[in-house]
Amino acid sequence: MKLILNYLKNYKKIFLLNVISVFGFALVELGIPTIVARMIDRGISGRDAAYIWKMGGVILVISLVGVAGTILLGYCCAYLSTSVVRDLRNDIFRKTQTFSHSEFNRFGTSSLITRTNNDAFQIQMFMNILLRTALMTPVMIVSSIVLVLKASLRLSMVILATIPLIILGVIIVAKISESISENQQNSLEWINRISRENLSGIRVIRAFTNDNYEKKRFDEANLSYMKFSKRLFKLMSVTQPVFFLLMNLAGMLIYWISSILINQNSLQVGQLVAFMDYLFHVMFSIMLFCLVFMMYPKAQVSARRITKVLKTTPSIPTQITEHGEGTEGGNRDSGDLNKIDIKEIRFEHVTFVYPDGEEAVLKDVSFAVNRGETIAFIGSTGSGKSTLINLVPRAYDVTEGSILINGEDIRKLPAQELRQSIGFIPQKAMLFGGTIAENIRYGKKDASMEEVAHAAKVAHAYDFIMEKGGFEELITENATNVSGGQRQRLSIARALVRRPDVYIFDDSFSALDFKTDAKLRGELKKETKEAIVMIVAQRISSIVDADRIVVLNEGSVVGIGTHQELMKGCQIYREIALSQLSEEELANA
Ligand SMILES: Nc1ncnc2c1ncn2[C@@H]1O[C@H](COP(=O)(O)OP(=O)(O)OP(=O)(O)O)[C@@H](O)[C@H]1O
Repeated sequence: MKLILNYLKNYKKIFLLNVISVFGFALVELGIPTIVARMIDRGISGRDAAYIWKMGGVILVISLVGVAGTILLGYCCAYLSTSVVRDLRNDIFRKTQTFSHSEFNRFGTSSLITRTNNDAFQIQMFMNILLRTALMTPVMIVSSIVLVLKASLRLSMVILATIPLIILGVIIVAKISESISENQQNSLEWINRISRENLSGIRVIRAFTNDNYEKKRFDEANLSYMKFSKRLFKLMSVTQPVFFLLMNLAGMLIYWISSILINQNSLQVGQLVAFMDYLFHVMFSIMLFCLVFMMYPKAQVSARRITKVLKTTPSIPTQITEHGEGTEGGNRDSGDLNKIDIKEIRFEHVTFVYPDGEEAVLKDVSFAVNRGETIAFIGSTGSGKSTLINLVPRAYDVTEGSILINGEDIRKLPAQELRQSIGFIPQKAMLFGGTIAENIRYGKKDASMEEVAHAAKVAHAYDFIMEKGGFEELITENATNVSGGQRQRLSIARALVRRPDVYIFDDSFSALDFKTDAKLRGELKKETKEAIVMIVAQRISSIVDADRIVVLNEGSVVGIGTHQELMKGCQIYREIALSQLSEEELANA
């Protein structure tokens, strides 16, 4: 509720209209029975046609006001609920943009998607009902109770006795449904996770003929969702008839008492008609109120899940705030950010433990690299190479030791500005929906066509782009219309177009054939001679000519030097080299 109120604050005027339309609606609903009662008791019983006509006119006017009020109410509810949920989604999205890898890992992608979509939708549904009824029902309940009491004190006792029973029932139902709703949302998250894995991993699933296994996994999650949804529906299906039964019993009792009162001439027929109408409104309003109350736990679970995301403080602050503004100087596109002129990167006794890990993945790592130099990292799988280079753009911060950029601790530098100066080519080339040109321009939004074409040429992507139909050719979802090697070359072009101070290649040549790899590196060398180049590679041939090679083993540096130096002085490096190249090739390297 607090979350909704916080967002409603931005729509005060429409909210006020909403309130006014509620009162308009109540006026009609409760005004008409009063007039009808008078028409019966004074107009019909007293055979006063003029009075009946007059009252008929009043009913017509009130009805028209009612129609206008109802339409306005519908409009306000729709406007407020959709606007608030749009703001909420925007804020969740912006917040997740500020998350570092730790927060992403903590929540999980599927959970963040469920929170952005489904949980926000739950809030929208709840708000729609809430805005329609939350204001209206108290107004209706209170005014109809006053009118009921006025109409007949004795009859009112029946209603007043029923209300506490209904309210008690609602509280019990709400309590039970809260935990079921929480489990239901978790099951939905589970379904989303499996769907995502299945859709993106369909090739692997088919290759391993694991279709049935995946079906079973999905069935399990789906069944769990069904189980909790069924429980909720069952609860509701018992609740509603019980409430109706209570209402009907109250109605029966009233008719019975009324017949006695009419016989005794202490109640008029018109009064009874009005009374039954008010009674209907009291009961109907209570029912609506119950509906809100029953939806409340589900919305509360969603609101809690959303609030958890919104309240999370990113472990590495970026310049984008929750509201999309730069912390310094307003709303800024990444293109407007200052760049840090990186001249030197120095690791000093860096030790790193993943936030959810126990053991250090990097242990006491030290090295330095300057502008114009290429440093390469090699080592067996899991030795910590990717982890190490991910520390440079501050995907995570070091656990111990420090990384210095131009002598200054990286933790003191704004993460966004730092990243502006880095061209990162990830291990798994990721492209976005859009044209090839748009994908390359992702590195630099205002790059000219010449710059885009030049980057593509250096990355050895130009020829295949032309074969595919040019830069305006569309990349399909998950980039299925480009091969692994082509994807890598496009992501290299994306980094090149940026002309950064630091290039980080995380095993980015692995999908290229040896010939393309060699030619591309030759071109890259010319392009990057002013920059710092950090390369993670599995192939010795990709790094032999690096100025410095760092050999990692189980997170520790076991050798630093040129290829020749390491061949002489580092046993692990020599073993890796000999496992890939012949003595003759190594001698020529
Ligand atoms: N997000 C993470 N959370 C916890 N542990 C992780 C995470 N990412 C990697 N690790 C662990 O850190 C260690 C080093 O992984 P890293 O990816 O840096 O190795 P690598 O040398 O790049 O391996 P490869 O050559 O196979 O890519 C591994 O044991 C891995 O399981």
